[in-house]
Amino acid sequence: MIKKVAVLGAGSWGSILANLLDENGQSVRLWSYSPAQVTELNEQHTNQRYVPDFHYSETLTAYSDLSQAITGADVILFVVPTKAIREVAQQVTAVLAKTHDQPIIVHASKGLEQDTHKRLSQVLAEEIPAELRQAIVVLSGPSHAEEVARRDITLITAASADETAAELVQQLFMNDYFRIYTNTDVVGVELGAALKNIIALGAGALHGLGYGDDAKAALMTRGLAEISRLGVALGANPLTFIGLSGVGDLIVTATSVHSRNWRAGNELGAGQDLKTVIDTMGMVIEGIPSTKAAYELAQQQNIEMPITEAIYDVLYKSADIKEVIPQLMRREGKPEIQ
Ligand SMILES: NC(=O)C1=CN([C@@H]2O[C@H](COP(=O)(O)OP(=O)(O)OC[C@H]3O[C@@H](n4cnc5c(N)ncnc54)[C@H](O)[C@@H]3O)[C@@H](O)[C@H]2O)C=CC1
Ligand SMILES: O=C(CO)COP(=O)(O)O
Repeated sequence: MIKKVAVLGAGSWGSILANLLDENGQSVRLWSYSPAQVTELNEQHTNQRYVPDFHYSETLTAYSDLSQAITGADVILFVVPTKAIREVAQQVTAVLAKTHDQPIIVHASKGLEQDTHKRLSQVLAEEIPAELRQAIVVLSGPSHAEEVARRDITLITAASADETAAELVQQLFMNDYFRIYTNTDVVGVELGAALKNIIALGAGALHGLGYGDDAKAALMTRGLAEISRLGVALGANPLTFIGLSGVGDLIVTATSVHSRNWRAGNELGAGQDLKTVIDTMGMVIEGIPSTKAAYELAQQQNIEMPITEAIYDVLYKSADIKEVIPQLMRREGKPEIQ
């Protein structure tokens, strides 16, 4: 089954997913809004800023013209940062309104829209009218571009209300080192993806502050408890949170040195200021805006999320990172399962 796939966003994840699809024999067009990056990818077959020293397939072609990249595509995969999803979707809609291609829409980004708190499939559904597309599928789970680039084993989830579309996406991506499960719980998969980044910031901060393994296990476990609490209130299946896009993604992001969120937390814990951490990362740290969106959502839904609230206080209210941990510990005793 050969499909024409347009991949939008040539950062670390978009470019590596595009390369994997090319290796799988799909016909791939990779779009980036940076002409310099397109030239580097097409002429050197490298993307040094995002995936240093990786040599991309020479059959993979990059485009800076969105219309050229997506015209005729059976599948359009969005892998731009959360903050860019709506504007890129608007540009895609302008092209689809002329071509009437009706592609399947997939996204592999992880976050919640600022202010509206919408999940990214909701943003895509709003911006790309149903008559211009087929189903929307979410691709998510424990995966770092650096490891997929070296063909290490990775398992993730393709979630959609349309099982046939999820199965098609599963078939496109599967190979000997990349295995995809399908799931119909789009709400749980997207919330697991967005909210685990907040806990990963916390886990990195504990490391930077010198806390041990007990503290990190506690943070991940109680973090998962509050992710599930908010997720279930918003309609997710609780079992999704013990799956790949729940605990799986939480484990990888809260323990891996590849994680930008963990690294950002680690630097904050070690005493670096937030602006410097953001400026020096040079790649998207989705957990920072997601903390604000999740904090506001929890307030609206009246859901207790003490870890998220503590991280929000550090990131947005200049609370002292060393103070919030004893404050969390001094909260009144509670039953573990409520
Ligand atoms: N890096 C990884 O291993 C993984 C990343 N993700 C998710 O994928 C999404 C993208 O992450 P990365 O590729 O890692 O980010 P990145 O920081 O490596 O690259 C982001 C890319 O988006 C482009 N971009 C930024 N603003 C844009 C705009 N307004 N319009 C169009 N393009 C824009 C940048 O030029 C860059 O090519 C994030 O939501 C992230 O959470 C998910 C799984 C794994
Ligand atoms: O989502 C990811 C791992 O599954 C990537 O995490 P970071 O954005 O923290 O690097």
